[in-house]
Amino acid sequence: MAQLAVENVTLTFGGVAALSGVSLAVERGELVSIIGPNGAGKTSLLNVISGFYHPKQGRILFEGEEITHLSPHAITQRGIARAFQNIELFSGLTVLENLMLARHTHLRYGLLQAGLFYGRALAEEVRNRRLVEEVIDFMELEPYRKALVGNLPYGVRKRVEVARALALSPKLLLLDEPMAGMTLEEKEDMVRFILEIRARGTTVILIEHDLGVVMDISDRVYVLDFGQVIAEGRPEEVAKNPRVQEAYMGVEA
Ligand SMILES: Nc1ncnc2c1ncn2[C@@H]1O[C@H](COP(=O)(O)OP(=O)(O)OP(=O)(O)O)[C@@H](O)[C@H]1O
Repeated sequence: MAQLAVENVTLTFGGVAALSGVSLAVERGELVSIIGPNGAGKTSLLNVISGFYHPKQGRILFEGEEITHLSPHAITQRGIARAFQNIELFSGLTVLENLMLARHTHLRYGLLQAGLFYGRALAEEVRNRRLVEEVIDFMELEPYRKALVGNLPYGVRKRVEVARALALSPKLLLLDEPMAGMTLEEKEDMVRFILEIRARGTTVILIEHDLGVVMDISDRVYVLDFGQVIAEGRPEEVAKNPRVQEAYMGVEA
C-alpha cells in the first residue's frame, strides 16, 4: 500500500481547473519530485495534500486513511509537514523560538492535560526541546539558533523554513521550491539535507524548478502540465518522454 495516494483529484477556482483528475502514489521512504511549467498546478497539489484546499472531486489517503477533508492542523498531526515556497516564519522570533512554536502550535497536547498532569507536560516540553535541538544540529543551524529570523540571509531563512517543518517530526515532508533563489553553494547544501532526510526514512515530495537537481536526486518524477499528470517514472524515463520535452520546450534550457 502506498503511504500517500492521491486519487483522481480535481480542484477548481471559479471554473478554472488548477488540477484535473490528478492521481499519484508515493511509497514510504521515497523521494518524489513534481515538476511542470509555471501554473501547471504543482503548488495546488501540495495545497490539497496538506489540507489548505479541499478538492472538488477525488480523494487523498495517507497511510490507508482518508484525509481529503481534514484541516491542515489535523493533517500535520497525522505526520505530513510542509515547508512553504514563501517562507512562513516569524521574523521577530529567533530560530529556536520559531521551531519550538511550530511544535507547540501544531502538535499541542490538551491544555487540560497540561493543567492536570504538570509533570507530564514538563516531560513533553523537555522532549520538544530535545527534538528541536536535534533539528537545529541536523540542519547545521547552530550558529543561528538565537538569531532573529528577520536578520538572517535569505538562504539561511530557507533552511530554517525546512527545519520548521522537520521540527514537526513528519513521516512525509512536502518541500515547495526549497532551493529557489539560492546560490549554488546553498543549493548543494540543501540537496545534501534533502538526501539525508530521505536516508533517515522520511518520505519527501519535492517541487523544484532546477531539472538538474530533480534528475539527480529523485527516485521518481511526476510531470504536471495544465493541471494534469502528463508523465510519471524514473528520472531517466521522464527525461526521454516526448510530451515532457514538448511541455518544457522553450521553458527550460
Ligand atoms: N488561490 C487561487 N485562486 C485562483 N486561482 C488559483 C489559486 N491558486 C492557484 N490558482 C491557479 O491554478 C493554476 C495552478 O497554479 P499553481 O500555483 O498550483 O501552479 P504551479 O505549478 O505551482 O506554478 P508555479 O511554478 O508558478 O509556482 C494557475 O492557473 C493558478 O492561477
